[in-house]
Amino acid sequence: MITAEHLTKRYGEKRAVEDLSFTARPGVVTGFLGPNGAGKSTTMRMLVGLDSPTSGRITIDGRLYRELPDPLRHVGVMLDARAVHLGRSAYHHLLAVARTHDIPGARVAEVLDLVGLSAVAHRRAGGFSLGMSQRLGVATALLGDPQVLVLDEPVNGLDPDGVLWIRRLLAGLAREGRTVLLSSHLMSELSLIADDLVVIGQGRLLAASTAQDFVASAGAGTVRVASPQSAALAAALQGPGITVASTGDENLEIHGLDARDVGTIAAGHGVTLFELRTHRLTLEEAFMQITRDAVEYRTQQEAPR
Ligand SMILES: Nc1ncnc2c1ncn2[C@@H]1O[C@H](COP(=O)(O)OP(=O)(O)OP(=O)(O)O)[C@@H](O)[C@H]1O
Repeated sequence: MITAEHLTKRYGEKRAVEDLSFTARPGVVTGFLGPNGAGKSTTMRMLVGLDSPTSGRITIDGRLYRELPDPLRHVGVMLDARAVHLGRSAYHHLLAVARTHDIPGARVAEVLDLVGLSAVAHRRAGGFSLGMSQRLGVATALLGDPQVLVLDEPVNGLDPDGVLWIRRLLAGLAREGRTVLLSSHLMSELSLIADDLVVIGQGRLLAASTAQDFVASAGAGTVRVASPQSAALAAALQGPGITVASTGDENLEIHGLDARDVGTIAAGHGVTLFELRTHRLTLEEAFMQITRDAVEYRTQQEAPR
């Protein structure tokens, strides 16, 4: 279990992380999500003692990282997949880590196999693609067979095959009862992998729930209709708590009524419908909605609507 309690980190005037509290439970994959600059890496660095909080704390099974007697066997971490000795082979990189942490050398072949790098084990890590480096980073994190796994942007650089691989690997590790926390700034990546979501923006917690509840809490969805009498229908649908927006010649988007209500009102007014459907928010849309005000840098084209 990973627990952040009122975690705060300031760099001078800059509030990188602000009063952040959340937990990542064992047995599930928790996605740590936020736009660029939201404070994900800073939180992860504090988790492994590479940075100290201004106030609050973040613990692993109730203990600070520095209090763990044998950290590598307790927590596997990948913060920067490129942080390897580029001249070393994957095998020798892993062997060096194993030797300095009292891990049997035989474990190296096991983790190479687990991440699918056995065939290139003796190639220089410096020549690895980003996807291969990510796999090597995951292998390093798994070396101590830890109960807790923390991965910063592990999906970055993986091709669709790689995404499927990491999804299966992490789901399997969680099923064994481990705590798995992985960060991303892309909801599309996490929507396939995470069971729970912790969403942050500008250092603050925006949402913490199961992925399913996250979508539900972002809104009930909208009803979309197409009708040759859209103006008449829009007038008929007016009421408290209802918004109707025209999205094209014949098309309306309605908030505050369900498809059944809209169909019934249309029939009552003799309005012909060509199309009537409910549009539920995808995880991606729910994420965009919830982080809309918390995006630090945005190009003009992407300015919030
Ligand atoms: N050493 C530092 N000194 C000053 N500001 C910092 C430092 N480290 C991070 N920050 C700032 O803190 C904020 C959070 O940064 P952080 O790297 O944790 O975000 P992130 O969510 O990991 O972003 P990304 O998805 O881009 O990696 C940013 O505004 C960043 O500029």
